[in-house]
Amino acid sequence: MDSILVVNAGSSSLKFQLFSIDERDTIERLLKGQLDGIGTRPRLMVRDARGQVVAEKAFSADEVEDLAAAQDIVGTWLVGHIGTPPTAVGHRVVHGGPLYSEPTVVDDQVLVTLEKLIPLAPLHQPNNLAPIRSIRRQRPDLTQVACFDTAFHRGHPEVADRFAIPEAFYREGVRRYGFHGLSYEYIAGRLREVAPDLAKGRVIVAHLGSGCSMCALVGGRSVESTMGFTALDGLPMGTRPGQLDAGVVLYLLAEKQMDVKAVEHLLYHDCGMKGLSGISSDMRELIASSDERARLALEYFVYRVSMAAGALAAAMGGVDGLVFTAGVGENAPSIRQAVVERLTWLGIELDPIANAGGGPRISSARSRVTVLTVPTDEERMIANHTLAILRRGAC
Ligand SMILES: Nc1ncnc2c1ncn2[C@@H]1O[C@H](COP(=O)(O)OP(=O)(O)O)[C@@H](O)[C@H]1O
Ligand SMILES: CC(=O)OP(=O)(O)O
Ligand SMILES: [Mg+2]
Repeated sequence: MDSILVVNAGSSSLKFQLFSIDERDTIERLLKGQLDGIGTRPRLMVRDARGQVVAEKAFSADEVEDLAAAQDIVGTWLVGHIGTPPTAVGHRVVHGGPLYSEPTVVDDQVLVTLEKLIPLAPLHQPNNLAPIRSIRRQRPDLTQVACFDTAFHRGHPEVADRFAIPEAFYREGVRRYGFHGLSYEYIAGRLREVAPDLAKGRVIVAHLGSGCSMCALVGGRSVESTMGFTALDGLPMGTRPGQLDAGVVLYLLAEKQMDVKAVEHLLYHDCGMKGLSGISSDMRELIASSDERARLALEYFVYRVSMAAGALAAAMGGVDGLVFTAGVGENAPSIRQAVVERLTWLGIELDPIANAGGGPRISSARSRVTVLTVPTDEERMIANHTLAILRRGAC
């Protein structure tokens, strides 16, 4: 039996899925697992095709303090539990730079190019490339496919792809790439299935997880995103600040005499919800907390998400739908409610009971804009791309 293993290293989690491929190229999930809460409350959870738990283990924050530790644990588990090796492995790679606008079979040359992008995604790219490299060492013959977070956004109009800086920087690749593209591509596909009319219209997708961004979809294509050159821009996140006056960075370097590495560490690891609250990067802890600082962090988050929704609606000249997805978007009704309450001016009205129940439709019958929760599945998107590459014989 042919199968595809998918590996997705995010900022707070390592997710994986194993899919079988039948003779008609139908993809069926065999295993779905994740080690999430890395550095805060790590927990490994793996389910089989029927949703039965096949592995569950909690770790202390010290035992799994980073992605490398998570990779060791997940790698060992997979080697012990997958009988036959997969036919191919698909990987989420966060940055594809100006060169990659399609999923790509990884060879040594591709790896070298992707390694050059590590400075543009230091929180993700090393973790995305490490398993590729280690599988390549052990099984150089195995097809590995890199699927990029940036690829889905590469068709943005030029005005959305630019910063207002001299053109020479644009030509060397300083562009507003946008990220979470695999998630948005999956959601665009799901909308065509579950809400075909809406899928043809103007939809804002809010991918609110540990990393957060929002995307404007017109007819299922990305036209604008809140993230830019790196995954630091846009919305506040678990440990990243989101949109930040560039003058703050100059101040840290010049006045605080921080070196570049210290500023990079601050911006990727100690800002966002963690920096603002001083309590945690994990939304569950902030929502459960009665601390005033947690309340401020949540208020800031909601304020920024609703402002971004306004900006994306303006980019599209209006909005027909709003979709919540990813860890927070799918699981936190209180955050969804607070965001929607700030968007009544757009003609959005929530159905509080549907929202508490998780949807999928959480807007009222009167709402001019349809609001949905749609669970994302970056791994399935990667499996689809990997299968397409296998079938094209591109490897
Ligand atoms: N029930 C929940 N309520 C609120 N937040 C949640 C819930 N479940 C998960 N989250 C939040 O989702 C975030 C992780 O989202 P996820 O999309 O898995 O992240 P990533 O893939 O970027 O690592 C964490 O901040 C976590 O607290
Ligand atoms: C790009 C990004 O922020 O990814 P994640 O949400 O997985 O951290
Ligand atoms: Mg993620």
